[in-house]
Amino acid sequence: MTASIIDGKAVAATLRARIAERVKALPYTPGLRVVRVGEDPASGVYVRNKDRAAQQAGLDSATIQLPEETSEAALLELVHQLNADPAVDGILVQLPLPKQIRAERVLEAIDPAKDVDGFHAVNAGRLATGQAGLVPCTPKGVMHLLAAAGTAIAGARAVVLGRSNIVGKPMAALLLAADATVTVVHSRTRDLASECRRAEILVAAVGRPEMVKGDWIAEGATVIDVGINRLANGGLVGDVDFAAASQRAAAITPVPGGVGPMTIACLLENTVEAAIARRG
Ligand SMILES: Nc1nc2c(c(=O)[nH]1)N[C@@H](CN(C=O)c1ccc(C(=O)N[C@@H](CCC(=O)O)C(=O)O)cc1)CN2
Repeated sequence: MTASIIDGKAVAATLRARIAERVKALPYTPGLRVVRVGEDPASGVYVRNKDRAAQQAGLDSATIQLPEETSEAALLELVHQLNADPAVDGILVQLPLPKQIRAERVLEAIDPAKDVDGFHAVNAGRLATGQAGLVPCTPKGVMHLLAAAGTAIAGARAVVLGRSNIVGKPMAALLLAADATVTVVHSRTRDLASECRRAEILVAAVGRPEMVKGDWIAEGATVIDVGINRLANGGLVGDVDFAAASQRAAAITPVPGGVGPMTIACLLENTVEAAIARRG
């Protein structure tokens, strides 16, 4: 079997066009503020791409750049100002943060109604208990990709490889809410390969280059690779050995061009949803 490629760039472009139409129909312009602290080069690329995509969708978007030595107190003060600003519907603090700042303190300071990353404990709790709230962008993007690939979720055996708060846990909650039978596996799981081999839907989010080998994939599975790992030679690879997995999967996402573009499209979607929830 040679897998069909799930084209994240194309799915993201369609979603972004739909969001732009939604924005045009609103009587106000949703506002997004992305905060970057320091000079992490990858964060620079992601923040620029977010800002460009937001502007193209018609949002009022701006990036706030702070120096590397910014204190936690100064960042918290900025978050409080953005919480209080009625023109701001969405606040995103780009991760990772410099080591003097505790990310969890900052994420918990964001007003849950403006938490377009969906990382606040209130939004995580809403997702875990099946209530409406803002959902983390990467797992939300994965759900869009599964829909675009025509993968049936209800009743399917889904395995999520990775248990981070940002991807693994919300991913499992979304798949469970869509009636999959979900197993979360991680670095301490015994016999990872055979757990993954049981998956009809495999979502890999461990951040280890090509850790998932071809023979970990069940024939006909849908494989979603969330990993974006930069190699010493500058190349990008996912968490899955793409060439080998493509010989067994029915459908697979590439890296780059798979989940990454969906993360940005879903940020725009969350900003519009946050604006509508706040302003009607
Ligand atoms: N506050 C947040 N910080 C971070 C998040 C997040 O969701 N919220 N996720 C990642 C980075 N990220 C978004 O911020 C992100 C990563 C990758 C891509 C993407 O489009 N990747 C491209 C490849 C780009 C490249 O060449 O490097 C792809 O996969 O095709 C978008 C967003 C950590 N921080």
